[in-house]
Amino acid sequence: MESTSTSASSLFSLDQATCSALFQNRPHYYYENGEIEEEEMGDYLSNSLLQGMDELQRTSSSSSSQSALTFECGMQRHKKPKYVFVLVGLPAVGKSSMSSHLMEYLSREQSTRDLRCQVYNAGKVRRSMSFQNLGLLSMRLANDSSEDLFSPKNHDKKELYARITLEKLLKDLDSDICDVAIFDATNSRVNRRRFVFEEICSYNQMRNKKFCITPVVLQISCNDHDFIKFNVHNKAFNADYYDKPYEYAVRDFAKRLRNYHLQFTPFTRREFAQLASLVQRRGLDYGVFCFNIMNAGTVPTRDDNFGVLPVQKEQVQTVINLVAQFVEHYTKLFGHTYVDSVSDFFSKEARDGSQYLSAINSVINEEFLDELQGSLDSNLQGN
Ligand SMILES: Nc1ncnc2c1ncn2[C@@H]1O[C@H](COP(=O)(O)OP(=O)(O)O)[C@@H](O)[C@H]1O
Ligand SMILES: O=P(O)(O)OC[C@H]1O[C@@](CO)(OP(=O)(O)O)[C@@H](O)[C@@H]1O
Repeated sequence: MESTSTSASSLFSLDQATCSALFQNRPHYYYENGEIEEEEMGDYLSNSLLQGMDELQRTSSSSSSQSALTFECGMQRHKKPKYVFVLVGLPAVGKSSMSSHLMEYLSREQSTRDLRCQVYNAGKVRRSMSFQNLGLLSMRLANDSSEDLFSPKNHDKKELYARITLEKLLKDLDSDICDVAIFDATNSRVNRRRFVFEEICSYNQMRNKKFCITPVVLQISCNDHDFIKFNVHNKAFNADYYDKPYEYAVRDFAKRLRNYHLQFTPFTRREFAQLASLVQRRGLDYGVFCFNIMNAGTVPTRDDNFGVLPVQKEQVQTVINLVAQFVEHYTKLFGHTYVDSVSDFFSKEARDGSQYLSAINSVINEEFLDELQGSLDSNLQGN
């Protein structure tokens, strides 16, 4: 992919290359892209990024009282800020649960309570489209292991749902139905994430738009074995498995996990630097951020949270500082209820005689979990 390098002065000169792939209806263009070139990183990481982090860390959440809805950002005065949270995380790590929590948190805080937040879930789009097109039969087919939607070799089929979800999200931001949009998908691959950022940059570069979008990556991960088992147990009751026996659902979801682990590349600081550099080269200055939550917030991730503040930073800073608080105190704010539910589940299973645990343990066992970890390790090495 040729990323267009634009200076602030050429901000408004949209050409063919910078025009959105979604608007051009080219959903698959990013599959053909090679990995991002090393030179794209430049010295962004050491300069702007660290400067941004420093500023972010120095600022308290109560430092700004200006309303998020009146902020003028970057080079483009009069544009209102909007936020896109790009979730990254394997299935069943808690992305949807934490999306609800983030919305609840922002709605409770005075400076963000007027922001309209919405989740755009690619899985929901997949399920509803399966129903709409072919009814229940299709729903069954879509989840039939023989169809293997989640196999790495079929990933382009799945991309369609992600593209439709992202398109709807951008449309709602643009129509001013929503201020904070959470793109809830696994976003497992580097090329997908790059595509999402390209779309956001393309939007931000359109001179006739009233809004500017600040992208925020929120990576959610989970390597606690009890958490994983509990989450898979709960997934066995979700809409994908409404008509399936429990054991079948657990096995099928385990297969999905195996497939996802073969293709998932964790979001790293290096990738952040590449995307931040892309944003900068497109002449945009609306900020870009990355946060991590691990094991429901029980593992500190402070060193993995970073960002670049825009020039006109006050409003973005207010929202981002709240997000930083949310991430840092997630366990205390929301995660503790979940952590208690996990231990209740295991004690109840032990006390009352295992209703579910034997099925879970026979599939999600140490051998299986080691295999998943092995896949992740080799993806990281190959990256
Ligand atoms: N942080 C959390 N808070 C509450 N429940 C959680 C949390 N993380 C995981 N769960 C439980 O695990 C299940 C799977 O989590 P979910 O949020 O659907 O994961 P994902 O969106 O990553 O696939 C949920 O149905 C819920 O029961
Ligand atoms: O396309 P990606 O990024 O994998 O994300 C969407 C997929 O994630 C899943 C992973 O299980 O989400 P969800 O659990 O929210 O339903 C699938 O349902 C969905 O098709």
